[in-house]
Amino acid sequence: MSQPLSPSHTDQESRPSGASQAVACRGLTRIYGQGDATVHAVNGVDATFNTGEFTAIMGPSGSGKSTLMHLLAGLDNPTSGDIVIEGRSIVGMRDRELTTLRRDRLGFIFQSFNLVPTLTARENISLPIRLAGGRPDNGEIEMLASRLGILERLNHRPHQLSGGQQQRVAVARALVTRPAVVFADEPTGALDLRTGRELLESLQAAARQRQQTVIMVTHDPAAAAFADRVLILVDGRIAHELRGASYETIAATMAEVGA
Ligand SMILES: Nc1ncnc2c1ncn2[C@@H]1O[C@H](COP(=O)(O)OP(=O)(O)OP(=O)(O)O)[C@@H](O)[C@H]1O
Repeated sequence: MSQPLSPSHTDQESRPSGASQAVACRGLTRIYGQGDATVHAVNGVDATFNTGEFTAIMGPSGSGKSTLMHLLAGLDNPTSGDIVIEGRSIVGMRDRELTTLRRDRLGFIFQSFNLVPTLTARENISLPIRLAGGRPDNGEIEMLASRLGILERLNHRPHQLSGGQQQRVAVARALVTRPAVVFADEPTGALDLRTGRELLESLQAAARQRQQTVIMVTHDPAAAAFADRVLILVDGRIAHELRGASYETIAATMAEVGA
């Protein structure tokens, strides 16, 4: 990596004119357990996620994908190493500061949708904006809902929606604040092919048209083929980095690492 990681450097006005780094980690390590039960879930990972880049993280089961993503998103603390988001180290950051950073700059699409049952889809989508004291932009909400195929469902409550529709409401909620970085954990896991494709196109549009940085964990080479870059983890380390790879190349590389 050619760009500095340290916040004291990236904060300077003389930022390099090329791609800027939205998220970076150095020597990132997360060890679970002790003695014989020690697991190096993430083992000295160096990685940079440039602004507007869509990265898929793949690897065999247990290779450390979820652990890496949780660390990058500030949801877990590393055993050692550093994580920098938009020029600021989040390791050792005070809870309040980290909470504000998460609310204002990061978006999350996790398998558990965590929709509020008493609110309609539209109200769920606008919740993060209201919580931050802002006023929801209905045009923006409807554009996202239309792209995700849930425009006709905006007045429904979660129990009136299918699992896939609930997931798409959660995606719209994650994107509506236009977070600088979007973290997605198996976002297409519960979706049929067409709906999964719509969701991936939304993530691709977020990266290409709005310069949002997207980091997605997936088992599916077809989903990863929507990304600009694929990182393949093996035993907590990055074993392969593919750029602009096709489904076939991704599937073959996954087969090579035994996934
Ligand atoms: N809380 C924990 N305590 C102990 N070990 C853990 C914990 N969380 C994860 N691990 C271990 O760390 C390793 C990496 O787990 P992780 O969930 O990050 O893998 P993954 O690649 O996301 O797996 P999968 O594809 O199966 O979801 C695994 O060996 C797992 O058993």
